Amino acid sequence: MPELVNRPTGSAAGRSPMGRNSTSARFGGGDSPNSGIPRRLFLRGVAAMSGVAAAMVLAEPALAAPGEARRRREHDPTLYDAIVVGAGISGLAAAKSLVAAGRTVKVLEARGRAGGRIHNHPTARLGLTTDAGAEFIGPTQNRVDALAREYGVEQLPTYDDGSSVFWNSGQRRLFAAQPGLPLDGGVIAALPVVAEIEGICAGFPVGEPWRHPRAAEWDALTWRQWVEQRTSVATARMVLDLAASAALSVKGDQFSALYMLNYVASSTDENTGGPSYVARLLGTAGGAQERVCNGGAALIPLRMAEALREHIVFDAPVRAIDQAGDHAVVVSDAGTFSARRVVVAMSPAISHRIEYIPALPERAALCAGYTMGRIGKFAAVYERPWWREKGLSGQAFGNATPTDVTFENYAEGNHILMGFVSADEMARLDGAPEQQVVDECIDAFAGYFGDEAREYIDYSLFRWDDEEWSWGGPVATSAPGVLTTYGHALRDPAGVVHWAGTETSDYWTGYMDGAVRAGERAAAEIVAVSR
Ligand SMILES: Cc1cc2nc3c(=O)[nH]c(=O)nc-3n(C[C@H](O)[C@H](O)[C@H](O)COP(=O)(O)OP(=O)(O)OC[C@H]3O[C@@H](n4cnc5c(N)ncnc54)[C@H](O)[C@@H]3O)c2cc1C
Ligand SMILES: [Mg+2]
Repeated sequence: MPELVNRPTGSAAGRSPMGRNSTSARFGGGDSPNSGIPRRLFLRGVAAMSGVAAAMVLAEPALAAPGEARRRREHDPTLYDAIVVGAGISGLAAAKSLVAAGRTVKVLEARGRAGGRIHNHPTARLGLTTDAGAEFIGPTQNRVDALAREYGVEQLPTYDDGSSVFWNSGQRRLFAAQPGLPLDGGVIAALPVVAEIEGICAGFPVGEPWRHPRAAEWDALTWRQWVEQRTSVATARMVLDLAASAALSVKGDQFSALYMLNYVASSTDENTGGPSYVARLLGTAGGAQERVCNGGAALIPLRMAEALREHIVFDAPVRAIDQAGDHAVVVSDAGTFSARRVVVAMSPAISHRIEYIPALPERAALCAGYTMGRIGKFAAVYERPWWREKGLSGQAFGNATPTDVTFENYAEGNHILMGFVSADEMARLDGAPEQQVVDECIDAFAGYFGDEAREYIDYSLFRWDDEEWSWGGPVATSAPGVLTTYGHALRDPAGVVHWAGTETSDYWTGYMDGAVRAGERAAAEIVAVSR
């Protein structure tokens, strides 16, 4: 019998189809055949009815393939206070707050695991834990820090001793790991631009960039155009482009300058202020890369999920949210659930794969203007920290390919060099054989640190672009014009639907900390309207 419900694909939502590799299949949703009545039409039919009536149709075994029918019969008759869509750290933070406030909560997660963009991925041979996604925590990231402490996740300093490598088109330069870059030549020309950024950040309407007096001017430009208006020195332009792509994993010609200025301004805590926003964003000690989690950052969401386990339904991709008066019906592959309020806790770049009934045109337009960065993470394992023996920190920053930013990592007695595969380079390698990506990353490491890089004993590679429920990382950026036109739809609730996910945060947007803040804020909105 043909499957009744088509699953939305990447191409249906305007993105090139994702590789159907084993990874995306393992994380849910990859096994549904595509045939039968288009899902959209089917849901429209469902939408015409509401609540239990819709669920009865969904439960009709004669309409569905056996497996589908079995799952859909599981209509949950409870009217929850809140349903949280997504068990990334933002959704988990929302659920935790709502449960603490005495609300009844269900969390629906597409994958078979919690954590979303925070994920422990084992190395290929030894199965060592590596942070495939989020890894670092820094000063003023107080909300994620509080969770790490609450769940007993130890934070260790990022290895920071010795010299770091600055790579500019084949030229290798060493510099002290702190304070930053070799301050000579073209890099100096970037300093007045950095000073201007600092000045802008100091009075910035963080989280509401559309309120800045020059919002229209800056949102009309890409980051690269904004920089090019300020310096004609090639190295300065390169460094400022690279700083942005190191943080966002998107090249500077693909997102709004206003977005970037808000992102930099958000890199501090509302209570703390900050002498240097740029240093806080890009730095190790004193900056966002100051600490790593012993055992992987994923321990935080995994332990949160463990504490919430009775509330979470895994393998439950949400397909539609039907607002019927004062409540919503949430249609997922694991059944249909009803709630007074819904938190959609994911990036705007993927939240509109869900069908909203009635439609939310403003929010849809906002989401259409957001794109996930392209990113992968590569880690090579060594028996000895040979770079330390050469006086090197293991940190590199530059325009070599395919990895442009590296750090030393450590796992279970083994020494690791980690490199981000960013932006266009990751896009180029999304579908490449794994060994090719490994070889290219190792070549880059050898250029940065020496030929000892070739003696790796193990590795891990994780390609976020190929993830069915992420579509890339670390964060989604907005194209020019989007924030000034539709920015309000980022957080304004739409009926009973509230928005979380790191992209909706004021402070530390793009980071774990911002994700936690956003989840807690969405929960507070719901508690405030449902006392
Ligand atoms: C390579 C990489 C490196 C990073 N480095 C750092 C770092 O060092 N420090 C830092 O602070 N941050 C870092 N980040 C960013 C950080 O991971 C994110 O900011 C944060 O994890 C986002 O959390 P979230 O809950 O908002 O979104 P997500 O983690 O994306 O959570 C969304 C959840 O929703 C689920 N979902 C999606 N669609 C549906 C659906 N239709 N139905 C049900 N569920 C659905 C997803 O499976 C996912 O679990 C990095 C990210 C990446 C990818
Ligand atoms: Mg989440």
